[in-house]
Amino acid sequence: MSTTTPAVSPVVDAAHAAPFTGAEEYHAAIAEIRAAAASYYAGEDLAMDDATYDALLARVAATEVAEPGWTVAGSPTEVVAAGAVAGGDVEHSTPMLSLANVFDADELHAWAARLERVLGRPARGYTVEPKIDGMAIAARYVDGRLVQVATRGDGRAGEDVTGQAAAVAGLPGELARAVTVEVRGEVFMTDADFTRANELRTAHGGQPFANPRNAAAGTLRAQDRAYVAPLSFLAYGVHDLPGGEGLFHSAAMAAVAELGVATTAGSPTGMPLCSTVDELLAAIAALGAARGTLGFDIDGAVIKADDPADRDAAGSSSRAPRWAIAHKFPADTRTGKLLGIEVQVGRTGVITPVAVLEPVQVGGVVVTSATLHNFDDLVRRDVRVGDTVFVRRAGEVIPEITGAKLDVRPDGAEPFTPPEVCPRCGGDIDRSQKRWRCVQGRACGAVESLAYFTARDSMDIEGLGDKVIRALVAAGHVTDPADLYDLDVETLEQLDRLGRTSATKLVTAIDASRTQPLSRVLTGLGVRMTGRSMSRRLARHFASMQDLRAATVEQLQEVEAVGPERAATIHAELADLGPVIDKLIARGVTTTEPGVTPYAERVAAAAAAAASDDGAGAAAAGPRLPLQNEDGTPMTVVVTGSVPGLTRNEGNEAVEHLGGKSSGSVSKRTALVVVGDGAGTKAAKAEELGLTIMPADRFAALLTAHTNGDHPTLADFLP
Ligand SMILES: NC(=O)c1ccc[n+]([C@@H]2O[C@H](COP(=O)([O-])OP(=O)(O)OC[C@H]3O[C@@H](n4cnc5c(N)ncnc54)[C@H](O)[C@@H]3O)[C@@H](O)[C@H]2O)c1
Ligand SMILES: [Zn+2]
Repeated sequence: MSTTTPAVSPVVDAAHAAPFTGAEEYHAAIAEIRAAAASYYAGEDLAMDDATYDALLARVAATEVAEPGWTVAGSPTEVVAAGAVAGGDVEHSTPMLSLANVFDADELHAWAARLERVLGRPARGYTVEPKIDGMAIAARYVDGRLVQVATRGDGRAGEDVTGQAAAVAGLPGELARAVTVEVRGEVFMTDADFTRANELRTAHGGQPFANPRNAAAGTLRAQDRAYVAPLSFLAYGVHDLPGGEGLFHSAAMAAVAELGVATTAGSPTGMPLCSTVDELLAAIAALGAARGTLGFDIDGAVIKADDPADRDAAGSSSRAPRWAIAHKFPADTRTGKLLGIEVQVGRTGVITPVAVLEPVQVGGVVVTSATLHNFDDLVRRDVRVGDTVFVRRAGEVIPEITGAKLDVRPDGAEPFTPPEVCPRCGGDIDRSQKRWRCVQGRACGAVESLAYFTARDSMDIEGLGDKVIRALVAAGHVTDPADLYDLDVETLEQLDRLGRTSATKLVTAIDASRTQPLSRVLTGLGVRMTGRSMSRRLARHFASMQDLRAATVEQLQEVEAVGPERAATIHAELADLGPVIDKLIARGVTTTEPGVTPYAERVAAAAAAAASDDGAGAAAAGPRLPLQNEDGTPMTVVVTGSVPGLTRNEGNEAVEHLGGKSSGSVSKRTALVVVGDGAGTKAAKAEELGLTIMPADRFAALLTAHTNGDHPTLADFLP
C-alpha cells in the first residue's frame, strides 16, 4: 500500500457501502446530503438521523471509488460540512477541519498503522478525549480579553457569534493572564440545560429542539432572543499559545486550563494518555461506559497524536487531519416508526402517554417503547401514530421521542386525542400541572394493585377478595399493600358483612403472609415487565431485596432473559416502588429467597473461579446463544448488505451480541451469511459455496427476539 492520500478521504467508510448504479441517483444523494447538512449546522429541523446521513455519505464515497469519472467537484466526501455551510466574515488562522471516523477496533488498528507508515515509526503517544456533540468554535483572546468568537463555517471562514458566546459557561470573557491566544473547542448544551431551554422555547411559543446538539447550534446562531438558553464550552485545541512552541497537546491544554478556560482534560472524562492501540481501546471503552453519566452528549472518542512533530509530519487532507481520528459510538438518536400511543396510569395516578415503536436500535440497544413525556408536549410536537419519529436514548435513561419527521407523514394520520377521563378508573383528570393525574391519586390503582398483591400466585392471602379490598380502599384504610399489615380485627369488623370470626381469620392470614419468600413479594408488587417466573429468576439471582435494589442496570442483565430495555424498566420500577418496599420491610415481610446463596458471596466465588481458570469454562456455563456452536464457540458470520434498523457497525455488534464472531470475508469456514439490500459479490460467493444464508429481515427478527429474552435458536429463524 502506498502512503499517498487516497482519492476518497478515509473520513467516509466507502469500503463497506453499496455504490449507486446510476449517476442520477448519485447526484440525488449529494443533493439530499447537502440539504440535510444545511439544516443540521443551522440548528433547524433534522432531515434524517446521523446514522442514515453517514450511510448515505458512505454510499456516495463508494460510488466515487467505483465510478471515479462521476465525482463532482466539492463532493461532500471532500469538504467540511458537505459544502452546505457558507463561509462567514471571520477568516480562520488555520482551517477548521472535520474528523475521519472509525467504528471498531480493526479500523482503529488500521488507522494507527497508516499513521505509523507515514511517520516511519510509531506515534509518540496519543490523547483520548470525549467527542462532544455540539458546534465547533474558535475564540480569539487579545491581551487576555475575549474579542472574537467564530463558528467553523466552511472550514476556512466562519460566522461571527461573539455576542451570542458572551455568556457561555467555560469560555471566560477574561483570562487569568493577559495573553493573546486562540482557543478552539465545542459549544454544547448539557442535558439539564437542554430540558430548560425547551421549556423556555415552548413557553415562548416555539417548537422544542430535537436534541441538545441541535439546540446548541440553534442557540449559538440566533441573533435576538427574548430569553437566553444556557450553553457550555470545552476547549480541545489551542493556537499561538505564547511559549507553546513544541509543546505536546496534553501540556498545551493544561496551560489553557490554567488560563481559566474549561477543557476536555478538565472535564469528568479527563484526557488519558496512551502509547498503544490496546491502551487506546481500553480508554475508549471507559469513555463509552461513562457516556450516560456525563450530563452531556458525546458521540464518540477523539484520538490525537500528542506530539506536534508527529502532527506536522502527518499533515491533513482537505477535509480532516491525518493525526487524529474519531471513534464513533452507536448513534443515540435514530428514526423509527410509531405504531401506537398508549396511555399509562402510574402507581401515584400520574397519567402519561407512551410510544409503542417498531423495534429500532438506539445507542446499541433495541428499543420498542419510549416516553412522550406529557400530553401538552405531545400535542405541541404534534406526533401522530404512523409517523416516523426521532427516538433518543442518552445513557441508561428511558428513551424519549423528540419529534416527528413531518415530510414523510402518511396521508390520513390523525392528531392524537388526549384522554377525557382516567383510563383506569374512569374518574376525572387533574390537568393543573404538566403531569396529569387521576384525581384519585394513589387510590386510583389501589384496588388493582392490592388484588394483585394478595392473589394466589403472589402473597396468597385467603379471605381478601375483591369485595373486601374495595371496601377497605373506599373506607380509606389501605392505599398500598403495606397498609394491609396495619389492619386489626376491630377495623375489619366495622366493614360490611365481615363478622368477628372472618376478621380474625383474615388478620391471621395477612400475618402469615409475612413469611412468603422474596419471589412472591416481587410478584405481588407487580413490577412492570416482570411476571411470576421473572420474579422468581430475580429473587434466585439476587437472593435478597437489598441486593436486588442495589443492582445496577448492568447487573440486572446478568439474569436470564433480562435485556437492556427490561433491565432499565425494572431498575426504574424498583426505585418507584421504594417507599412501599420500605414500608413492607418495616412491617416484617420476608426480604430473602430461601436456599439461595447471597449475591455478594456468589460474585466473589465467581471472581475467584475466573481467576483460577482461563475463563473457557465460564463461557460454556451460560445458556447457549443463537450464534454459538454446540461447544459454546462462536460461529463465524458475515453480514453483507443492510440489515433493517442497523448500521453496518451495529450489524456486526449484533452478531457478537448473539454469540457469533463477525467476519468481513466469505469462505468455506463461514457458518452463516446474512444477506440484505445492496448485498454484492459476497452473497453470490456464499451461494456458490453452498453456505447457510439468512435474509437480513430474519436476522433482525432474531435479534429482537433475543433482546426481548425469548431465547430464540438460529434454526427458528432460518428460511
Ligand atoms: N443528521 C443529519 O442530517 C446530519 C447532517 C450533517 C452532519 N451530520 C453528522 O455530523 C457528522 C459530521 O460532521 P462534522 O464534520 O461536523 O463533525 P465530525 O464528526 O466530522 O467531527 C469534527 C468535529 O468534531 C468536533 N469535536 C468534538 N469534540 C472534539 C474533540 N475533543 N477534539 C476535536 N474535535 C472535536 C468538532 O466540532 C469538529 O469540528 C456526521 O457524523 C453526521 O452524522 C448529521
Ligand atoms: Zn384513575
